[in-house]
Amino acid sequence: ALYTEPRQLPRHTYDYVIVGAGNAGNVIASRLSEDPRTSILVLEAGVRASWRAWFLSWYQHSRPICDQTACPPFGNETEHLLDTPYDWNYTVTPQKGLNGRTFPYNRGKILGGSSSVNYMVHQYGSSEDYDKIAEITGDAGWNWDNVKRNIGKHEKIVPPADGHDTTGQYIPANHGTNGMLSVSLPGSSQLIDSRVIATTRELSEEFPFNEDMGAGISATTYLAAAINRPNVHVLLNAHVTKLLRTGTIQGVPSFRSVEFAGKPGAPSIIVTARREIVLSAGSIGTPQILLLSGIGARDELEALGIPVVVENPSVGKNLSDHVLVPNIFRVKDGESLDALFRDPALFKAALDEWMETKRGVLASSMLNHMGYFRLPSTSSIFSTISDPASGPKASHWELIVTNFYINPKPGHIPPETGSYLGLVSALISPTSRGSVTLASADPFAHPLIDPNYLTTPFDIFAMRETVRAVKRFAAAEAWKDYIIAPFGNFSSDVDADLDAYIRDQASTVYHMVGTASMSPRGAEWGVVDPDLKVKGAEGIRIVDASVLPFPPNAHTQGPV
Ligand SMILES: Cc1cc2nc3c(=O)[nH]c(=O)nc-3n(C[C@H](O)[C@H](O)[C@H](O)COP(=O)(O)OP(=O)(O)OC[C@H]3O[C@@H](n4cnc5c(N)ncnc54)[C@H](O)[C@@H]3O)c2cc1C
Repeated sequence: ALYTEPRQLPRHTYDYVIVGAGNAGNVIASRLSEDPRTSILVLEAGVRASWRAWFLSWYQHSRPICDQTACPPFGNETEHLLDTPYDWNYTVTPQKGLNGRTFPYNRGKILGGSSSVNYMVHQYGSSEDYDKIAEITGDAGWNWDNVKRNIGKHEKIVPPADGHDTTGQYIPANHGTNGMLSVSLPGSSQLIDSRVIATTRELSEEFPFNEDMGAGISATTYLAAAINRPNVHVLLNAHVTKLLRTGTIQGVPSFRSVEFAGKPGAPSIIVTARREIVLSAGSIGTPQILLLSGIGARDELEALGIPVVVENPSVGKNLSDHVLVPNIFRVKDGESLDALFRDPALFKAALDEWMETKRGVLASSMLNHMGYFRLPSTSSIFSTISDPASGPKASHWELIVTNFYINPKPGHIPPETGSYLGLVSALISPTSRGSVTLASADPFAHPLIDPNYLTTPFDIFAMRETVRAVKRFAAAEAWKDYIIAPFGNFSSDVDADLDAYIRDQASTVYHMVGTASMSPRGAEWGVVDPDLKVKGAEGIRIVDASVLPFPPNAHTQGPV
């Protein structure tokens, strides 16, 4: 059952209380509720919104000039995601690696969490990511051989929306056919697809074709499957303010109660978990709730007058993220999707087509091609720094091909004319680490989010090399009659010029992880043990992106 007000809750005690109906929380609710004797309450600060919210979010995101008048004239204006109640509207602190810039950091405040507002890229990463987690935590349960068994349980490959022949586009044996989440290939082709494929043949050494990639929204899959079970209650508009210590079990503080409120100043309500509290509030929400509950660094908590219940300086630290630069090229007219995104009437027509037939250009997430690549092993940086990739086959960077102008830099005004190609490059194995810390003891105040982007020699070196690699990709014969010129300050090959371009242009792929990292049982660092139970406490488990010790070789919803 889905409730929107606390007074509707039939009771206040459940076996499990899950905080956050997002990417992870919905999976946990679904799996736990398979046993009809187990009762589950999911508390979600956000509300419910339709698929339109996603499209509008995306549209606004790629067209920052789109305001209430310039945006497509469809839908309910309240469904715009950015700067609305559907997004947490976070902002990162001024980034010293990015010339002191700051920018919004999106997170879905909505049923489905960030999985309801994302670009629907669905991947799992390198087998070496999981083997490395197993190695870091000392728990073989995390190795790839074990993790991949769950993919079969998780996903269901379905034909693409346009019904095209998918032979040679993915490897069926790598995928599940009976799982909960429908995944597919892009459901509409784009005119530049053949150029991308031709480049992988022409430059096969540096950019080899990889046959396999894999979209999903947790609210319409896992939660939809669970919400009609009588043992699952989901309460929206429930902002969790802290977890309460309820006693001591085996010498450590135990937590069984969760406090929440509908809005600032509203009365607090307490619910109880007989068995466990599962924190699935994401890489920002989870450390914030831990800190508000007195689980964190002593000095930070005492400075805000929060009583220390479990001293753990790792809470909120180790934040890492995939940082990107857009690398845009001006191209000949006729193949790009710029006209579609520039013209609200065309976009509305495409949306109407998708609404009526589930086909057309919007039947794909628009990102038809991406690839993961390594820096050459001879790169000079490896003489001073050991390779941070998860393993010898894992990647350092990702190339995302956009058949339209994209520049997520806030305040950036896209050109009003012309056609563009984006060869976006993202750093997959960053070594910079940042933090989420409390700005105030007020649970409704945003925490300080500092990803600390591009602050290590490796990260700026690798980013610079990705821009050079992108230029080699764009120089392939396959683009000769299409690309006109780079559009942006990355033509120079001088290190300092490229660094200036990167520091001026970089922003995020929104893949923040690591703020409640796993570590070996008994380790002096880390927030959860390999079984995801909070160290030094009893009764709390964390299941979301925050437990990943490092960003995987993938967009993060699949791994989560
Ligand atoms: C714009 C954008 C695009 C992205 N694109 C992709 C993509 O294409 N592919 C991909 O794989 N990944 C993508 N990601 C990343 C991916 O969506 C996230 O990594 C993933 O969904 C995180 O899952 P999670 O369960 O950790 O957190 P979330 O899914 O964010 O869930 C956390 C939930 O907890 C709730 N919550 C937080 N605090 C509280 C509180 N105090 N009380 C109650 N509830 C609370 C939130 O409202 C939310 O519903 C994108 C992310 C964004 C923002």
